[in-house]
Amino acid sequence: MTDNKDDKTLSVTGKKTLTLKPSGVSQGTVRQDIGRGRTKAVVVETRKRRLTRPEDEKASAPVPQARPAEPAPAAPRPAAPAAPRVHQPSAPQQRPPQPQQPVRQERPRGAVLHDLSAGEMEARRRALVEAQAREVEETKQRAIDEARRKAEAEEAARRAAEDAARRAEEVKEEGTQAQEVEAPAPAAVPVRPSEVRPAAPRPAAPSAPVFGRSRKEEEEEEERGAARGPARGKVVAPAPAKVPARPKGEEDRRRGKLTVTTADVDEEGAPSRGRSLASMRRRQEKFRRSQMQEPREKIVREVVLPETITIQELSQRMSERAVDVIKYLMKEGQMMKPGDVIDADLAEIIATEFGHTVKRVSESDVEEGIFDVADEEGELLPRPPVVTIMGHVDHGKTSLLDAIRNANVVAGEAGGITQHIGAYQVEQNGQKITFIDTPGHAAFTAMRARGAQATDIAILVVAADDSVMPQTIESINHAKAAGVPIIVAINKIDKPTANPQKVRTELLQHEVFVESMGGEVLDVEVSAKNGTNLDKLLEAILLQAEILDLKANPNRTAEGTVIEAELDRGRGAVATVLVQKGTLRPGQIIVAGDQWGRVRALVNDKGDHVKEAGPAMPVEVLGLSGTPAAGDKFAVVENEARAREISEYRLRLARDKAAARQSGSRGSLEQMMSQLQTSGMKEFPLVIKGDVQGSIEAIAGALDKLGTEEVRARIVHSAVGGVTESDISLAEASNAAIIGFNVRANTQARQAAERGGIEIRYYNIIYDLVDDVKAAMSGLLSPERRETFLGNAEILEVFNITKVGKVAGCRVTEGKVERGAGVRLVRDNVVIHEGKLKTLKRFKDEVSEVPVGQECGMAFENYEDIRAGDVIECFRVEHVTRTL
Ligand SMILES: Nc1nc2c(ncn2[C@@H]2O[C@H](COP(=O)(O)OP(=O)(O)OP(=O)(O)O)[C@@H](O)[C@H]2O)c(=O)[nH]1
Repeated sequence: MTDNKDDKTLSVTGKKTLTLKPSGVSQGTVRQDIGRGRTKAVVVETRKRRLTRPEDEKASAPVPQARPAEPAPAAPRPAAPAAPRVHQPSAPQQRPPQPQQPVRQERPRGAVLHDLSAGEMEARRRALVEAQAREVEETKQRAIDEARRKAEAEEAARRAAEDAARRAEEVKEEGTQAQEVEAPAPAAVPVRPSEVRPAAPRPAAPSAPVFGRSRKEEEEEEERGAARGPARGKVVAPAPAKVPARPKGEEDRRRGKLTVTTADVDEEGAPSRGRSLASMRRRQEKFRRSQMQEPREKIVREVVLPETITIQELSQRMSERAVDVIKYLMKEGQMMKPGDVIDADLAEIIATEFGHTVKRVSESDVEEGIFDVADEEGELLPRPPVVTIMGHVDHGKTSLLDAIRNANVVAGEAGGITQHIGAYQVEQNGQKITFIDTPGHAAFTAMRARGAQATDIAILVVAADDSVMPQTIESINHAKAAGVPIIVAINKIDKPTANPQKVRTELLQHEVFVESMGGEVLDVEVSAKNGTNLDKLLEAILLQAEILDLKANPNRTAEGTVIEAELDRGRGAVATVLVQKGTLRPGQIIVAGDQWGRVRALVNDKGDHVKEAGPAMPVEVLGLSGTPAAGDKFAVVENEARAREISEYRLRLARDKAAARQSGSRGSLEQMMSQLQTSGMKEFPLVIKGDVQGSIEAIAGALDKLGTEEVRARIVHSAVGGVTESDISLAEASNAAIIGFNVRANTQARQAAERGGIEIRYYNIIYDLVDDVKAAMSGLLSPERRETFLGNAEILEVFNITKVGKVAGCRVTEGKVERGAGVRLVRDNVVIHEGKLKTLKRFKDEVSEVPVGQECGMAFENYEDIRAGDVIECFRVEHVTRTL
């Protein structure tokens, strides 16, 4: 209890005193009698009633410009509750702050307008403005609806006749078109009222009324939706327009097919905020045309059709929507997706149905303009030479490749690591030379057999301490068959026994005339071991390149050859390619063999990522779908569809080739001869392998005599020994036939021949061979002798059995051995004897055949010179009459 001197104490009753305080709070003290003449002072506080509203205090900002508040004659609609009237003190800022006092809110009952504070007035005014805006909006809406209804009625009347005709057809389709297809359907496309209604401040342009719907219409539509049930689940809003000409059932069915979202966007794809009638009409007309496919309004295109095409690609070529093509196919009972591949016949039907003409192109046309595209002379610029190193085993090919690379790495970029990517580039006197990193003529010819001529110059390595060996000769023949110039590297000159002059003389016998012997072939004495004369060799290469005048156009799309490819665990398919024309860049789409892909990255021989690879540059390409084969050609194509088309074409080609192999070999003598006659070839290439040099020379002489002015045999390669894999690839690359005279092909060669569809023709009598060639050349083909290999058995031991003679204890190593079939005794790939079996036994029983892996006893009819280690080849012979 306080006793303040300033307090004014009033006597209210005789007993009570009220003390007043000067502030807004009145305080008084009432004295109360508590008996026995004693009183007690009770302090009484009377406060002035005060209401505050937090937002009023906060909202010190002026009220936005608006119409002045008008006294509302009546209460606003119940939907818009009036703002609560709030009593505000007229001058709250003059009151001292009362932080301890709780803020109380109270709405005085029965307050009249002139009693309201400024805040209350403002709130009421706002409510009124809002209510009026709503009313204005609804009035506008009603006017818009009316305009739309009129327009729709006109539109509907116009279309009534067309719809009637279409309705009959669609009723027929009913049930088959159960799938939802995303398509705009103007009559059925609903418009979201919320989206089409113009915003309140935006006046509706009278010349371009916008669509919208009244609540009544929405309700009607909802009723219809309820009747239709959940089938309309995808329709986001009911249809705005009632088309009287279209029956309700049909309308519903049409809507059921739609996902409708297109209605909510304008033609540019932006959300539609009120589409004009004209725009809607345009869309309707467009859709109707696409549905009716009126030929009179179509642009007729000539659609180029390959053997197969995807629906997407066909649609693009016709400039039609894929969805329309799919709808058409659905109508025909075929459910397809845009990515599905269809054949040219079906594509032609579709294109014709859509009113276009077609141009069927042959399969190979898909590659037209992609590979072997010629350049104008003026576009060509000098390019580095591409070099392959060949030679006999152990003459130092790998050592020489390594020596050149290492010398260059050391000289060029100190510490640089050159990675093996199948090829590398070195620099000599500022000029680049590309080396293919796979030594040997086999790889060279294998690539050539696939149609790729990647090499410009062949380096023939011959060891100076050795002489010209069988693979040296093979290399010479392979290079000559490819028309590639040779540079001789006489290696190992550091050796005391080295005799380079002997090598030069020996080369003469194989028609390799080196410069020092009066010829034109460049030769360099080198030592791969010591690095002697490597620069001279590089200079010789540059000189030869200059003579060849190697050029390419770097400013075009890239083309080239795959050198090697592998599947890398981390990087996926990695192909080392040699760019031969143009410039390859990341991001481009390439086709390589039957693989394709977008170039993800290019990595050079130093392991660096590069932005481009020009002519004669080897690079690793990342991003292919799979691994192409060495020798496959690659090229950049314009798009994925084209890439897919080419890769599919190539896969089919490979399948056809495999199928063709089943029916006959392309490398048979007869085929070669018939090809010769039809193509007007002047030379007939042959690979001849014989048991002795004498028989090869005899065959070559006999064939030479057969030559006429029109045609003559050309021996691409001949050598003593069995037929090897390298012979097969040479025959494949040179389109040559293989003749084995008293020799056989080893297993690898036989398998390669099967893979490549090359027939190896075996003879043991020269006159038979010559007769065959003669008959073929004169057009009188003898019956084709088709030999089928059955199996091989190796002789493990030879037993001499009394009264029976020599019996071979064998194991079947390949295929099977059959009694009654032909057999050959082969020693070191040379045929020793050909005849028939006298006996074929398993243990003590005579059997008709013995499969691979089993042991058996065999004896020849009238022949006993058999040895352990010999191979018995079993075969069957058929004679097929030739028909041309
Ligand atoms: N003294 C000497 N030895 C050499 C020279 N070049 C290579 N050699 C040796 O000859 C042997 C064969 O060398 P390679 O480089 O493997 O020969 P290659 O022709 O690649 O052999 P293959 O790969 O088997 O065909 C190795 O022992 C080398 O060290 C040389 O210039 N001088």
